[in-house]
Amino acid sequence: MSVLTSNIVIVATKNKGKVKEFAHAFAALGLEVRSMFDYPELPDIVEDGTTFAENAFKKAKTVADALGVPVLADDSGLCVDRLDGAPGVYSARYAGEGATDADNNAKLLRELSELQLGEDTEQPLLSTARFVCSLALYDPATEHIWTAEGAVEGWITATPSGAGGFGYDPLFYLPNEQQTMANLTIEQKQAISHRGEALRKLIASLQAG
Ligand SMILES: O=P(O)(O)OP(=O)(O)OP(=O)(O)OC[C@H]1O[C@@H](n2cnc3c(O)ncnc32)[C@H](O)[C@@H]1O
Ligand SMILES: [Mg+2]
Repeated sequence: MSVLTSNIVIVATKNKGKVKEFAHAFAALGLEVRSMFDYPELPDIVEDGTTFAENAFKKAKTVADALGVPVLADDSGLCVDRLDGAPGVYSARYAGEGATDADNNAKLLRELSELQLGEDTEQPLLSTARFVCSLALYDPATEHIWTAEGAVEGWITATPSGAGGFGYDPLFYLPNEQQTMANLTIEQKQAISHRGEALRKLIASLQAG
């Protein structure tokens, strides 16, 4: 992984849940993670792309250009089929600017339960859905960009469960595991998640040179 010349990986994120997952994954490679919390002087980045890939690139490039070193960024979200792919790239601010995970989860359940009014039976599983993660690593010295994407399929459950993970994890039911993403350990989540898949692909392409 010649692009990473030190044992530090800078991730352009202000999401503590992502920081924890990246720190865990990179520790296995002997690498230490720094995030935007370590660089408070950097300005906020406006995530105005129409795709996860566009936003990931913008976050990585903005921070890499400011710091002058390679930077990794993650743009991710939840796409719900019965909501035509929403909240998608708006996942972090689904319930409005500054929304908490609890606000966003409440809004998602509200939108899906409204769709169920008028239907005969109450279903515990409200819609098929997928988590998507786009990663971008940008090197300002060479202007080279490495990208990778991962996804995981599941269902939105009407009954939130679990205290692990972050964001929409308590609402994301995995049929194979028969539990929500928030009930998995960090290792289990990494093995099946959108972020875990994207990261394995990215690392493989960095190791390939
Ligand atoms: O942009 P940064 O600073 O990285 O942090 P963010 O939370 O704003 O991240 P995004 O813009 O990528 O928005 C993604 C949102 O999608 C949700 N999300 C992404 N990955 C998730 C995961 O693994 N589990 C649960 N929810 C997730 C969660 O609500 C995130 O806030
Ligand atoms: Mg964001």
